[in-house]
Amino acid sequence: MSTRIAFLKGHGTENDFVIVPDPENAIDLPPAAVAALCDRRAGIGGDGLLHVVRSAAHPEAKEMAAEAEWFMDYRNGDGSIAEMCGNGVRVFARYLQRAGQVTEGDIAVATRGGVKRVHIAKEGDITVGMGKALLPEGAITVSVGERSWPARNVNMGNPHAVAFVDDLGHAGDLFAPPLFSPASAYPDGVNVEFVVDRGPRHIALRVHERGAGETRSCGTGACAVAVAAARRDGADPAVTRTPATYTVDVPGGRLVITERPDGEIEMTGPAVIVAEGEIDAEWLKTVNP
Ligand SMILES: N[C@@H](CCC[C@H](N)C(=O)O)C(=O)O
Repeated sequence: MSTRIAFLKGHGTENDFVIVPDPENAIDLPPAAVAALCDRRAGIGGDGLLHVVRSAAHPEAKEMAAEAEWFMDYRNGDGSIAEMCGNGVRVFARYLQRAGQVTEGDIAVATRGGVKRVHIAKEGDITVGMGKALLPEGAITVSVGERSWPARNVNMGNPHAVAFVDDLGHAGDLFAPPLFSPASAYPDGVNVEFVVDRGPRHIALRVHERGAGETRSCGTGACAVAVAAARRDGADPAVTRTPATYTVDVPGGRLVITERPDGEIEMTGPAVIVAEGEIDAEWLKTVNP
C-alpha cells in the first residue's frame, strides 16, 4: 500500500463525512481505523465515513454490480456498520460527480439497504429514492433523564424511534444515547429523532444517531419523521393517492421529503465537498496495528 491515502471531506446539511475512494477495495478499514479517522481532535473528523468501492470489488455488493457500479460502504463515526445513510448517499454521488465517474442526471448507488436511485441536478440539490418505510407495530417509549415520550418505530433500512415533543430543548444535551423500551424493539440499537411542528407539513428535528451521537442532520431520520408526521396527520399517500411532502428542518439545514402513493420516499437536499487531502498511512497503522 502507498504511504499516502487520498481522502475528501464533505457534508449534507452538516452531517459530515470522511470520504475514502478505494475502487478496488484495497484499503484495510477496520473499526478502529474508521473511528480514528472520524475523531474530531486526533483525526480528520466526521459523523461517518464513506468508503467508495466498486460494487464488483466488495463481497457485500457484488450482487448489485450489474445495477450499480459503485458501493457506498458506509461506517458510523465509532467504526460500526450501518445499513444506510441518506445524507451520505447524496455526498457519495457528489463525490462521484466531482471525480468524473458520473455526470449529472440519474445514477444508481449500491448500499447495504439495496440499490438507491440518485438524481444529480444540473445545479444545486441532489434527490435520492430512499425506498419505502416500514412501520413495525408496538408501543415504544424513549426517555432522556426524567422525561419520557411515546415514539413511533420507523425502519428506513436502518432503525429509528421518532418522538414528538413540545420543545426540542427537552431532549437535553444528548451527550448520552436516549434510553428506549422495550429493548427487544431495537436489538441492534437505534437512531432517535425528537420532533416539533413548525407549520403545516413543516417540522424540525434533533437526532441522536446510533454510532455517532447527536449530529446536525440525519437523512434517513428526516424520512422517518416525515412518515411518522404524515401518519399522525392522517396523511397516508397509499390511501389518499396523493403524495405527501414535508419540509424537515434539521440543525444543519433543510431537507424536503415526499412520500408517493406507491410508498416510495424521495429526499432532496444539498451535498457539498469541502476539502481533499492525503491520510498518512504510517499514522493509520499506529491506530490499526
Ligand atoms: N446520518 C445518516 C444515518 C447514518 C447511519 C445511522 N447512524 C445508523 O447507525 O443507522 C443519514 O443521513 O441517514
